Amino acid sequence: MTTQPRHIPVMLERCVDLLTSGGSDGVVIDATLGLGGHAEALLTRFPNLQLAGIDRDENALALAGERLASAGERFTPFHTTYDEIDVVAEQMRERTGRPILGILMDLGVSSMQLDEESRGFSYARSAPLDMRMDPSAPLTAKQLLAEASVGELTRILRSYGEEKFANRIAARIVKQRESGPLTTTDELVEIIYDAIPHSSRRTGGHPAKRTFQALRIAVNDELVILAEALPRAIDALDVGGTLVVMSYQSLEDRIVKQSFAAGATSSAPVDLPVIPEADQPYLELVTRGALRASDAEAEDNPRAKPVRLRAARKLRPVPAHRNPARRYS
Ligand SMILES: C[S@@+](CC[C@H](N)C(=O)[O-])C[C@H]1O[C@@H](n2cnc3c(N)ncnc32)[C@H](O)[C@@H]1O
Repeated sequence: MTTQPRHIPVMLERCVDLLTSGGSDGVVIDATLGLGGHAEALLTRFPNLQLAGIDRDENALALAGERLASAGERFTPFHTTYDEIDVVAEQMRERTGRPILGILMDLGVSSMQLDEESRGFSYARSAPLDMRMDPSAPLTAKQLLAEASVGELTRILRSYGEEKFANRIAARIVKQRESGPLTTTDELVEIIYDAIPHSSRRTGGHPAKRTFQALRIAVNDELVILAEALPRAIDALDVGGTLVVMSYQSLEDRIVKQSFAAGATSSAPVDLPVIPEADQPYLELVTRGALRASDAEAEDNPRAKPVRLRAARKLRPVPAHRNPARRYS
């Protein structure tokens, strides 16, 4: 029996309210379309809304396209990574003549990607070591594990997985390579088990969780792309528009928090009697700190539990001297 891929949209009502708080006669960019859960609610509830959906996973894009077919030309798909959001925004402005009112970034992988056995995202399923969100991208987890040095693997596991036993796991992986390449998630889980001391295996969730997260982040270059995309997303919004970002782990959330803080503070010394326009904040934080899913939602959908939602409204154009988003090539 085949089951339809599923993904329950996280904090749906909150996202819809925030994304349309500046109006709904314009464009919302869903930069992480996935299976189109948030997109469907937006298109159904707001008949004047145009929606651009970005995803690096062509399979997700095709499934979302079927789901959103009844929106006709109000939905435009883009197969790319979300650091191309400035290009997408420009095309949407040209095509519709309307402002960019909202941008949603619901980071990480979808339940469909986690559940799809061939993708190798989950330590709980036996699968080839792939982990690419875009199956046409060049680097797989298998390749990374076959080629990276102990030092490089240790750095990845430590900085992207905050793994205490990074060095031990990396050394085991490289040792194992002597008797042939690592090809499946099972083999990797076994190595991680062996590398982590017995007394530490029962703390901090499944012992393989942090290593799998770290490899997925590295294979998909997730944090670098996120850090480049956020200033471009802020720049791409029209004044009055809102950016909503949902992070699933603290490394992502830290990048979002810093990017929002840079826009929500003045760049002038605090003792200036009048702060020039170009040094005034260009973002207003709409959420005080990060919002969390309700207990009821987290119980219904465990994927909502770790989510931290931050939203910011654009107050004025980003001054050139404070704008890391501009491309100079
Ligand atoms: C959590 S899911 C989104 C779920 C969606 N909001 C829904 O309700 O159906 C995240 C999606 O973002 C995509 N994604 C992750 N990183 C991306 C990136 N850098 N560029 C484009 N898409 C990305 C993934 O392929 C995945 O489909």
